[in-house]
This record gives sequence, structure tokens and C-alpha cells, in this order.
Amino acid sequence: MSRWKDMNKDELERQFSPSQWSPRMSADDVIKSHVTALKEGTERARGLAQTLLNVPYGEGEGEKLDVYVPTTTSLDVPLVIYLHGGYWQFLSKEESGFMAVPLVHKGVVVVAVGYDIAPKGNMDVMVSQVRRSVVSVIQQYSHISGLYLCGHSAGAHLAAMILSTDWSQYSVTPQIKGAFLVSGIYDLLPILSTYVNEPLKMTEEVALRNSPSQLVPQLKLSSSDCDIVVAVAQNDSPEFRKQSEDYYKALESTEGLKVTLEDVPNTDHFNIIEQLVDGDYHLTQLLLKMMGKS
Ligand SMILES: N[C@@H](CC(=O)c1ccccc1NC=O)C(=O)O
Repeated sequence: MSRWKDMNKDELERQFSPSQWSPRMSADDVIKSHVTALKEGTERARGLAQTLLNVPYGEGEGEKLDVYVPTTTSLDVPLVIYLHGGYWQFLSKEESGFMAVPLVHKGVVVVAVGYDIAPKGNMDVMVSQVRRSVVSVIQQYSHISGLYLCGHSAGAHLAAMILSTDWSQYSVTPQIKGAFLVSGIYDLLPILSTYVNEPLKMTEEVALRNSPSQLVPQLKLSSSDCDIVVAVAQNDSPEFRKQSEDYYKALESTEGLKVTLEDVPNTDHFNIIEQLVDGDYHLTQLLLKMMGKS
């Protein structure tokens, strides 16, 4: 039983317009404030942490990542790769280092990955890019104590696609210890007929092959030892909440996976991730705990 199939275009577009569901501000203001928060947080992180900016992970102009490095003498150094959101058509790595301050402070390396958003990139390209970014990171940072993923919104979709990769076509098989999937979309079919798909131009076939909900058996094969947190905002739209609940249920019914659903109170689609600038925020604490760094 899926509700989205019974919705008209207006209702479907409202469900997939996260900015219309924030109880804090108007739709325009919540997006402006989101971009400002991410930019300011990233500037702060670049000022406080040692950085390696624009490290290539492929040949393409957009295939670059930023590394935020802790000053630590510890041998136990986990690394978290952050995949930004923005409906595969907004944002970039330039405002995606915001969560680095509390993590770097605890001795964690943070990598913010850039990828070619639409219309330059399409869904297949973006998925291929983020997969290759992971391979490049483990080749360059072979001494880390564990590899973790964190993605927000469209970035949570890309993180789930990384977990669902058949690595036999790649030069290495990454062992991902944990993944934080925050307010993500895991079934792309409902957005096909909405404004979200205008720059993406996905066909049904493209949407199906890039839907993590269709790839749960592959995830089980590739990421069976991974701790997965599916986090969703209390004030995400009902359809966004359903995306997380359904994906969580699909993973949970798969034997052997460690999956938890975090329904984060008093958050909306935007501040659920913005608050990762704060070391005391529930999800920051949970991420640190997952990495053994709390
Ligand atoms: N039309 C979308 C726009 C959106 O999701 C968005 C826009 C700018 C930057 C980030 C966004 N979304 C998630 O990160 C909305 O209604 O929120």
C-alpha cells in the first residue's frame, strides 16, 4: 500500500518540498537560513581545523573532496565521509565542512565530497562519482581505524547507494563500519513526476536502478558488518518520514544487519543536520559513539 500513488501532483510536490514543513520559518527563509548555517559552519571549520582542500578523486573538474584533519597522536583515527544534500541539484562541498569542528576535536578525519549536481551531472554519474570518492579515500588513507559515511537528504540517498555497491568492478572493496543516513530518500519513484526531477530528467529505469529500496539484497552482501542509523526529523513531511521508515523496515527484516531508526524530536529537514556543528547535539553524540570517540 503506497500513499504517494494516490496523490495529485500538487500534493506530491508539497510532500517533497521539505521547506514547506518547517515549523520554524517560512519556506524561503528556512532555505536561506540553511545555506547560511552551512556556509558559516564550514568557514569556521576551515579556520579551526587543518585542511586539504580540492583533493582530486577522479579526472573530472567536479571530482574533488575536502579533508578536515585532526591534530592527534592517537593511532585510532576514524574517518567520516560527508555527502551533502540539496536534491542532487543544489549545494556543494564548499558549504559541507560544517560538522567538522566537533568531530575533528575528538580526533576524527572529516571528508566532504563534491559531485556534479544536475544539470551537469545525472543520477548515474553522481552515484558513480561518490562510489569512486570512497575508493580514492581508502587508497589515500589506508591507516585509518574505520571508515564511516554520513549523508543528508539527497546525500543520504547517495550514502545508501554506496552501501549497496557491488565492489567487484572496483580496485578495492571498502569496509564501511557505519553509516548515518539523515532525512534521506530511498525510493526515487515518487519524485519522478515532480519538479525535483526537472533538472534530473530520470526515466523510470534510472530511478529504479538508483533506488536503495530496490538494492537491499546487494547492501546485505556488501555491507553486512555496517552499523546503520536511519535518522528522520520529527517535522519532515509524512512522505519523507515514510521513506525512512520503509527503508529502515526493509533493512531491519534483513538478517544480520545492525540498523536503528532515530526519530529526532524538535527538528525539521534542515536543522536535523545543521546542528551537527554542536558537539552536544544528540546526533553528533551518536555519531561519535558509533566511532568509539564519545
Ligand atoms: N524545493 C526544496 C529545496 C531544497 O530541498 C533545498 C534547497 C536548497 C538547499 C538545500 C535543499 N534541500 C536539502 O538540503 C524544498 O522545498 O525544500
